[in-house]
Amino acid sequence: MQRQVGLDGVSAGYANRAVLDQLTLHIPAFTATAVVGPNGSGKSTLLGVIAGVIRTTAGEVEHRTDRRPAFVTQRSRAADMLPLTVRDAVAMGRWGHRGLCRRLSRRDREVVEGSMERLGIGSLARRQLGELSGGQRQRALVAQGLAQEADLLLLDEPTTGLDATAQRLIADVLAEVTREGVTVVQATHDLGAARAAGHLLVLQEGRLWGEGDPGEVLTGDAIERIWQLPHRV
Ligand SMILES: Nc1ncnc2c1ncn2[C@@H]1O[C@H](COP(=O)(O)OP(=O)(O)OP(=O)(O)O)[C@@H](O)[C@H]1O
Repeated sequence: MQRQVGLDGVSAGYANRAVLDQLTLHIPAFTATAVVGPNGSGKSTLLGVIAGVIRTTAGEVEHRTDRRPAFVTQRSRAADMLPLTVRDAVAMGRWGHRGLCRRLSRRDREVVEGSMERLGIGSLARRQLGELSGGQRQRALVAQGLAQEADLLLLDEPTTGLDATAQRLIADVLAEVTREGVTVVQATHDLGAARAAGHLLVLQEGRLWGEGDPGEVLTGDAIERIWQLPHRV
């Protein structure tokens, strides 16, 4: 099995807060990995470390390739403030390919239109990002991630707060891009999505609680212990 990313003894956090504590784990290549754990367990921080936007304080992060990962963060309030259409926002995914100031090439435009179509937002292309519903905006951000054509796609809770149709659409698109050879990593609270992944990482208080095949890791007993649910009688 090839590794897309390997972490060895990685610690990381924020100015006054240590979050990840000596994490050693790997992300298998060409597979969908789900990252689960209670609120505050460090899922977003882990994605930020893998994306290279949060610096480590200890340990090593190794990537299989030099390509920049695509990182779809939770609904971006910053993007909402900008006067951007959906098409502009998705086209921002091409900046890494063409630079900030160059015009979009024909291929860039095809990728942008194709990414919007895959997320079912072609008809929203001219709408302002800031005036979309939460679910529509989330689809636009996933389309922006796809438009980057990265070999590693990181998504922070891409389906939280979405209706069942939008959840299914995003899950299907992520399964499809995984089959096309992209390595997908998503942080999620949706245990159904976690079970459908090829690989699972479970975090608890900044440490790795478990990893491996989701069906083997996510037993009823494990769920009760990780989320500290009372035992059912
Ligand atoms: N920008 C920040 N500055 C300081 N502390 C932060 C920052 N972002 C997150 N934290 C803290 O780091 C810890 C881990 O947060 P993180 O967002 O990684 O957890 P999470 O597992 O993604 O949580 P959730 O499920 O609620 O999204 C929490 O204690 C949080 O308060």
